[in-house]
Amino acid sequence: SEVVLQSRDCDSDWVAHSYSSHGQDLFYINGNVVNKVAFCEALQLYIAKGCDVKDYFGSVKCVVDDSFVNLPLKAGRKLLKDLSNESTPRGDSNPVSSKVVVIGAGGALLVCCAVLCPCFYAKRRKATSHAVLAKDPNSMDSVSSFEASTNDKIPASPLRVPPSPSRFSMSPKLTRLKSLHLNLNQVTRATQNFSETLQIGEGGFGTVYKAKLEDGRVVAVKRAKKEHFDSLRTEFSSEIELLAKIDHRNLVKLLGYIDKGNERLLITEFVPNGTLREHLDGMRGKILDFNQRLEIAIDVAHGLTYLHLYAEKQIIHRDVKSSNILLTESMRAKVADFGFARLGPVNTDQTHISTKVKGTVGYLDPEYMKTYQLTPKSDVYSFGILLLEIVTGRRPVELKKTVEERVTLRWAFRKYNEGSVVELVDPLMEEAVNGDVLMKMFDLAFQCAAPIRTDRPDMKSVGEQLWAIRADYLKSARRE
Ligand SMILES: Nc1ncnc2c1ncn2[C@@H]1O[C@H](COP(=O)(O)OP(=O)(O)OP(=O)(O)O)[C@@H](O)[C@H]1O
Repeated sequence: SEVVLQSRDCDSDWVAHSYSSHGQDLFYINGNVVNKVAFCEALQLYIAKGCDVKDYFGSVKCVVDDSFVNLPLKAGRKLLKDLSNESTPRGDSNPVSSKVVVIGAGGALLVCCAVLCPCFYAKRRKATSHAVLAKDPNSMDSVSSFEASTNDKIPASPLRVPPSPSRFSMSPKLTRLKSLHLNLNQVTRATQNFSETLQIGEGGFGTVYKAKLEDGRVVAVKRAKKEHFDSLRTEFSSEIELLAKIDHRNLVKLLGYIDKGNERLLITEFVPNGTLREHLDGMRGKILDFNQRLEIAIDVAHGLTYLHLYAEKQIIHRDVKSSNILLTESMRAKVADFGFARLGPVNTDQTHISTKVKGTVGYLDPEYMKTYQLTPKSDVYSFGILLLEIVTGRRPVELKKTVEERVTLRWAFRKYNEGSVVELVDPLMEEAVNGDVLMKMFDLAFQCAAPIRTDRPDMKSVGEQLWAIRADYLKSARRE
């Protein structure tokens, strides 16, 4: 479900408010979930301190109490501390989910530093970085993903060739793509008028249907929710332009697009075996064995390498996560959901593009969140988090776990430094995996999720390293 997160900092404290499309509100002070009264009191304290939050949280409708505004600052600081200590753990087990959203620039930075940047160095695990990690009191209970506003332009370049209008124009009629010529009537028929029985999934932007075309081909149809039409026009157009150019076995193929009247539909290759997340959750029958997990990781690395290096223009996916990895019957992985994808820098002297922060909490590159500078290394970061997920089975943020275990990256890094990698392996996977192989996997995951992008390998090297790890694994499995 879609979650919106607003966040504001004042001195060294921060408050945040998230609400989902299901109408659920959550309030946070310094990373802890609190009730609305406590949240409103903290806001008043902010106002008393001269921090500008009134407009920002107008939507929460806190009643401002004048006597509170006159509170001495020292007392206020103590109160803020008390408020955040009275945190109420969330009862539900909702995984950290979903897409994107809106956060103030200051907030983005804070959430990043407080939550997603355990200060470690990927290559060498040092006692000092370990200590910082262990000491870090912040725990991210929050649920959302976000979008931080800044200049959202790809710098203009004389080298950029505009896409061919015949292939990519957003005409109100059927946009013809090479592979499929469909009109709205045909798609309506193929989905039995968007019948609930053919629904296969629901994402932040719309519902996905399985459809059988007249020629017998089975496809997936993503139908945008009407309430998202305005924001979707750009999301959809970006997905189309990028997907249409792509043909790789580890990337979901776009077959067609319809933008007509009240409908916005994407028709893609149907990938029949669910998402990686569903498999990790044991919702798809047999639990993935280690070799399958390695192959899935290699497939994803190949798909991303293609986007970063070999596509006609460099493409940054921006939303690499386990629910965007679809599996075939033979357990090959395909990266899906290019709704956030962006073209990378187009000039050779450009290192990054400046853009809004988009993605999913837990997978978001902290450097990108701080600087708004997007590079392919942001996908590498998300891939590192995904790799941890693949081996541990855990989501990037596990709301049900204790504070020490909640952020998978931090938990895994601590265990890794303690030499307890075996404890990190998904308990559902019964196989005993060679310790050296596990160390190499975690080493690679931490390298990818290094806080500074220059410390991360590129996707091509990641694929090569995974390939070598797989060779080691097969050798070790033969020995046993
Ligand atoms: N090409 C496809 N083939 C088979 N199933 C698909 C396909 N595309 C999507 N699905 C199914 O539909 C679900 C919803 O997909 P969608 O991309 O809309 O949302 P999401 O990625 O889960 O969420 P969000 O887009 O909000 O991050 C997926 O989880 C998957 O189960």
